[in-house]
Amino acid sequence: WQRKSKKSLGALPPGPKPVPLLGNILDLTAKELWLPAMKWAKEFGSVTYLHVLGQGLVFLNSSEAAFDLLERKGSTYSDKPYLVMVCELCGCENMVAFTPYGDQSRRQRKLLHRAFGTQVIPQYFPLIESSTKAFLQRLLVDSSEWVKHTKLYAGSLTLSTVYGYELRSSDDKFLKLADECVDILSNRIASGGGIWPVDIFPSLKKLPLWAPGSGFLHSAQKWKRKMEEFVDEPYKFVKTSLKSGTAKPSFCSTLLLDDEKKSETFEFDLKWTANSMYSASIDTTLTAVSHFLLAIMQYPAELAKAQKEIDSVVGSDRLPTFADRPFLPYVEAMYKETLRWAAPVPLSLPHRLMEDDVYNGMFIPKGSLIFGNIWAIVRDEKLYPNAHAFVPERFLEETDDVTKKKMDPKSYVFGFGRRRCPGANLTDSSLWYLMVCMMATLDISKATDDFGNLIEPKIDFNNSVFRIPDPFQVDIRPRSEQALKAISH
Ligand code: HEM
Repeated sequence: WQRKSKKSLGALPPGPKPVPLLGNILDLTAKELWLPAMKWAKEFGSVTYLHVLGQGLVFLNSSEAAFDLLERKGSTYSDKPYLVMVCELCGCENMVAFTPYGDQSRRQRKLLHRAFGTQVIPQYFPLIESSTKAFLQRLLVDSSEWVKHTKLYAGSLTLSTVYGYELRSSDDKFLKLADECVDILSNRIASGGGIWPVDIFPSLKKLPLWAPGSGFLHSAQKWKRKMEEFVDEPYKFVKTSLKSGTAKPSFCSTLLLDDEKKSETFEFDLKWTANSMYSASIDTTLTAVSHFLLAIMQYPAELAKAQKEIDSVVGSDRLPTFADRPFLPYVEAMYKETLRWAAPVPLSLPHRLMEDDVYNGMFIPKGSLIFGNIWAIVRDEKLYPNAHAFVPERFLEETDDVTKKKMDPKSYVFGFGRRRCPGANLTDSSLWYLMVCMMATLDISKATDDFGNLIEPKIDFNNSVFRIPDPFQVDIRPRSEQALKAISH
């Protein structure tokens, strides 16, 4: 393998030294890949190149590189890799995050825009408010189950908005299905970038099921059945409830009842798009909430400042509302800093480059997988001094509009360009509201053991795509009698 390719176009971007043939396979870890990716960013600059058996992997390590390529050259940087294992053998090819750039992805994005475009979001405010209240009530009953409650909150919000399905408990069949399938997707099927030996040697898919080494085919059959159930069952629920006249207004029911002429692919697109929204919302929300709790446990003074602001604007006998948002600048800064500090999807999701390209004299070959290195951007010391610390004040400093926009983590943590997260607008309301209500009503601190000693949270990451910390203990209790009343009413 040569670091110089298509000599007339320029050299490949720099990167860690590959071994012959296998390339950088040993440099790629399934666990916390964003840490080595950050090391390469520091060593090699704004673009890093690696390869695995000739498959190019490009990491864009600065906001400039990510915007220059993924946004400005979006027409060639928005495809998705066709991964034999993920797409074909496990049946995920129609999930929004895997559909190739073209007609199908445009149709899906159009539907997503109808569901979660900026102007639609206020319609969800009442639902966000009631889901948040239910979450707070459950927390007060048993705060040790905060992970379960957070998943229930995120799942119920999307199940209601997308399918009109009311989720009542953590034992719900759809929530369990989502839990299992999202885990299979991110920790098994798509772990380590989703590249399996069969992606490099597609003829492996023809291995007979009895042959040694065919274990991946058995797993794929099992996972595919689960994925089909995950996509079909909630959709069937909408259709049945429409027939029986019990359907609640939702993304699916509204579009199914819409008089507009439907294309042949309409129902197929709707079913897969709906599932993609549902599956993408749970672990991302859990990651953000986990880091919010960790931040507060480690930085109690910041919680106190936010509570002081909330008390003076909202008072203590009601929950905050969306109308309070413009008057809570410190809370806004806490929210932004949480997104930056958490970086829930630290290497974004890979895009596939459709044409050879040259960037700042570096040759980037067609077919390369492009990773927006969100982690390197939100930990960039030039952009965010003392980047590893949780400092909401960084967003309150007087600065010009260009710098403000450049610093806004919402410009990065949802990815880039034409594949940017379609749930960003919903999250911007739902996560903000969840955080402000938690701060308004709860005291959150490190847990203590039976002898009153503080328990330091043990933070470990074992998910390949999302930066979800393993569950940890936290002390959560109501701030006051009034808070308890506001939550219970
Ligand atoms: C804290 C919350 C969230 C974060 C940080 C987040 C982040 C991301 C990122 C980084 C991507 C990859 C974008 C790219 O390829 O450039 C993505 C894709 C996606 N997200 Fe989110 N997300 C969040 C919540 C949600 C929610 C609530 C939904 C649905 C309601 C959602 C739906 C999706 C979908 C469908 C995609 C695939 C888009 C495509 O490939 O065209 N996300 N998200």
